[in-house]
Amino acid sequence: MTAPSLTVDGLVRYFGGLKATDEVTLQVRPGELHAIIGPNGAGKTTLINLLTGELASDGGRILIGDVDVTGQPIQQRVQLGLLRSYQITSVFDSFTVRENICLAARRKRGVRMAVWKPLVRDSETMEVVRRIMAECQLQHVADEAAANLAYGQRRQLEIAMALAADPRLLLLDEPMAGMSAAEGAAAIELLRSLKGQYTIVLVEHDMNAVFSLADRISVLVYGKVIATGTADEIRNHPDVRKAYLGDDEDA
Ligand SMILES: Nc1ncnc2c1ncn2[C@@H]1O[C@H](COP(=O)(O)OP(=O)(O)OP(=O)(O)O)[C@@H](O)[C@H]1O
Repeated sequence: MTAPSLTVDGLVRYFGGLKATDEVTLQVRPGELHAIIGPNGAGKTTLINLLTGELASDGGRILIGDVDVTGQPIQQRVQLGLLRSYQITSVFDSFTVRENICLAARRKRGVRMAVWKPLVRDSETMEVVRRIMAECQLQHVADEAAANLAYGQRRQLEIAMALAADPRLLLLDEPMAGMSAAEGAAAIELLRSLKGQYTIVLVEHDMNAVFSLADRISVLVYGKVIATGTADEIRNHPDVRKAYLGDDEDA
């Protein structure tokens, strides 16, 4: 059987007396879109920060594939393919969309950031860039400076840059936050098209997006995972309905 892309085992994190992450155990399978939901303050961001290494854990283990990265620094985890979209991608405003994706792809391939070297001569990178721009539907703004992008397109560029680095596991923390309805709809379509091709952990408040996209959902309440399952399983889970969705809410 293939090893999970990510294994979280009994993870704990305190903030003073508050147990913000309470023995969290979950597995993300290769190729799945695994959403993490929960009410405000449930510990979603804390969990993501523990996964990336931005926060240190007080107990438990994190494995990327079969490598134990508990206590390892951020860079080590990035090298193993755990990428958070905005964290690893610093968008250069004066560079075009194509150039930004190109830099992200070259960084992954260990090509020094020699921006003076003509990008067009690097055919392997250019192929990756073409594929990613098509996947993320950014071709029509390929030659636009990043500074000129609408907010939704910029977030799309950040995801494209993360994908250009060929992630083993992509962490998306509220990718639709601050988007207009139209931008949100475009982002949902983008995630739908990426589903199955990449392994994605998605933290998102938009329940319609989560329930229509996720292969599996883990529900956090007060730092604990109270349920993990498919959209239907979560929708009908009595503890989830009681603690989070509300008994009368049709998620
Ligand atoms: N740096 C910190 N210091 C102290 N307490 C913190 C810190 N970060 C988070 N907390 C607390 O830990 C708990 C979990 O917070 P966290 O931000 O992870 O929740 P969340 O599920 O991401 O919330 P939201 O949906 O509002 O973004 C909250 O009670 C929060 O107040």
